[in-house]
Amino acid sequence: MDAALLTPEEMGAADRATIAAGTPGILLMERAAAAVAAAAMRLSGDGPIALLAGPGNNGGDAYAAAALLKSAGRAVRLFHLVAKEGLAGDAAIAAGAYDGPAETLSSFRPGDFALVVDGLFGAGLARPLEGEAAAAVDRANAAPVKVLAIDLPSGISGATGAVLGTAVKADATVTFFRRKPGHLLEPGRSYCGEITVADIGISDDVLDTIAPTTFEAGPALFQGRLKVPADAGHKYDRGHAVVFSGPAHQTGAARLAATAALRGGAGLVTVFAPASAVLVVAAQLTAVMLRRCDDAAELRERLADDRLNVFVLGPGFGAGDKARDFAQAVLGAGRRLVLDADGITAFKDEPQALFAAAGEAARGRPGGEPALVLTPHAGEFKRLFPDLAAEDGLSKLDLARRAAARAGAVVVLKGRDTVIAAPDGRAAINASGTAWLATAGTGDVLAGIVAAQLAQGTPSFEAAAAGVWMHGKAAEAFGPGLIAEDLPQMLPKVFAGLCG
Ligand SMILES: NC(=O)C1=CN([C@@H]2O[C@H](COP(=O)(O)OP(=O)(O)OC[C@H]3O[C@@H](n4cnc5c(N)ncnc54)[C@H](OP(=O)(O)O)[C@@H]3O)[C@@H](O)[C@H]2O)[C@@H](O)CC1
Ligand SMILES: Nc1ncnc2c1ncn2[C@@H]1O[C@H](COP(=O)(O)OP(=O)(O)O)[C@@H](O)[C@H]1O
Ligand SMILES: [K+]
Repeated sequence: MDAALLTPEEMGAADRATIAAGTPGILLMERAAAAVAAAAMRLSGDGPIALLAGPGNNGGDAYAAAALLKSAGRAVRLFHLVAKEGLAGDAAIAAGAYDGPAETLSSFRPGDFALVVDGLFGAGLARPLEGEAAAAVDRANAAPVKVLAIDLPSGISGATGAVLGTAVKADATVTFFRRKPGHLLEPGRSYCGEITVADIGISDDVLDTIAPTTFEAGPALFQGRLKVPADAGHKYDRGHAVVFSGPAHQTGAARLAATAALRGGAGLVTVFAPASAVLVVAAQLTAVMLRRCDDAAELRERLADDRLNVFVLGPGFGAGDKARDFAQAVLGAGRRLVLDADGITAFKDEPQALFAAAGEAARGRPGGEPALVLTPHAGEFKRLFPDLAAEDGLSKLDLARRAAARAGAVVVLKGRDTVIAAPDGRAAINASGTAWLATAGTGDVLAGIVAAQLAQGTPSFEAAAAGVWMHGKAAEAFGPGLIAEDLPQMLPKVFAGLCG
């Protein structure tokens, strides 16, 4: 459960369960404030600190942190949206215990401070910021002052990462117990700065009843499910992945995916190419094997070899009838399929046919495990799920979850904040990677890395989450200037970090 991300509602439930088990809420607030005060000391040097306090418990944290900073001898000034008398519960207790002056938010001038601590709104943000709160946030953002956000930058939805009205651009954020989806989803992630998760004494046991369904994609989520070579293993134990190549003038994408599948850990990888492309592909492959495969009839013959357990279709393939026929043949044979790029576009006029084939294939698999992994970027997603993409107010998490349920597939909705969702409602958000991934062909590499995890027998959701995370880690390991070809070569470093 280390990978769990909690929605504001789930965090509220964790809070209530902890209080019901005997820890007073004010104690949780004091521990939260201690973590905030420690971060504030670190960020402010010796300079003066402004604390902005909102009307709820986020404001209570600000009052409690102000008290700690003041008693540590720091110059602090507190600015409130609502006077002390207007506060309730733990926030009122914390405000009562603060013996310094409190000024109105309208008198807050960020230029007077080395650090602003934002305690306006956290988990309880319920509507767009406006009026005095919005004006104070805009003033802080316009000034060259460091900002530390308590729990979430005010204005960022913890559930979706959306900006409601306006939002604090923080240099650092201290949150409590577990991160929230809004810390990892854009634009929220870009507003958080460096995120610290403070232990405030909430026990992990509360997660047993909360049963979170959203996770960060990372080793804590998939490590137990990821397959690594057994000591006395055979290459066939690690699966045989097939990547379909497009026509002679369009083979690069398939080669990228195939190399990535091999480096990603598949025991064997074969490119299936049309006769016209075989010589072109052959000239550029070594460990990756090659076979001719011209049409669906030939593919069905090849599918008789049940060691071919995973297929990648889409990169450079062409988005016509052939793509649809091949995808249906693979799913019809009960094999797992990573459908990317042209393979996704090919179904834009009849997505239902794809979803029906995916559903049928999943029903034939142990536990109804999804056979299909879809890896769309936002444009491809819109082609398959136009109604979802057009619906207002859906977060990237909502989009991927609804698409996965409809398609009976694991959906990997790509971008800086790639979301991986399964039909059973689980979802993961990835935070690895760099902006250098925004370059041609990196999506083809991702399809290959995901296929490699599937080939080795990792369950589809974990395989997709692991593949996305590794892809990002490979980009981090290479650093600036990467092109798609550089990613597969970095995978040994990623495995070294994972497997020791
Ligand atoms: N969970 C835990 O374990 C712990 C939680 N802790 C802390 O508690 C925080 C959550 O506290 P919270 O629930 O009181 O919510 P919070 O973010 O202060 O805001 C709610 C208030 O804002 C108001 N309001 C909302 N939107 C508004 C807007 N746009 N413009 C104006 N007003 C608006 C809303 O008013 P209403 O909607 O009722 O009219 C209500 O009065 C959490 O982020 C963390 O910092 C810690 O102490 C440690 C333990
Ligand atoms: N700014 C970014 N930060 C991190 N990752 C990114 C960014 N932009 C794109 N990516 C990642 O790069 C890959 C691009 O895939 P895709 O759009 O399919 O490109 P292509 O079709 O050229 O291969 C995806 O894995 C995506 O998540
Ligand atoms: K805040």
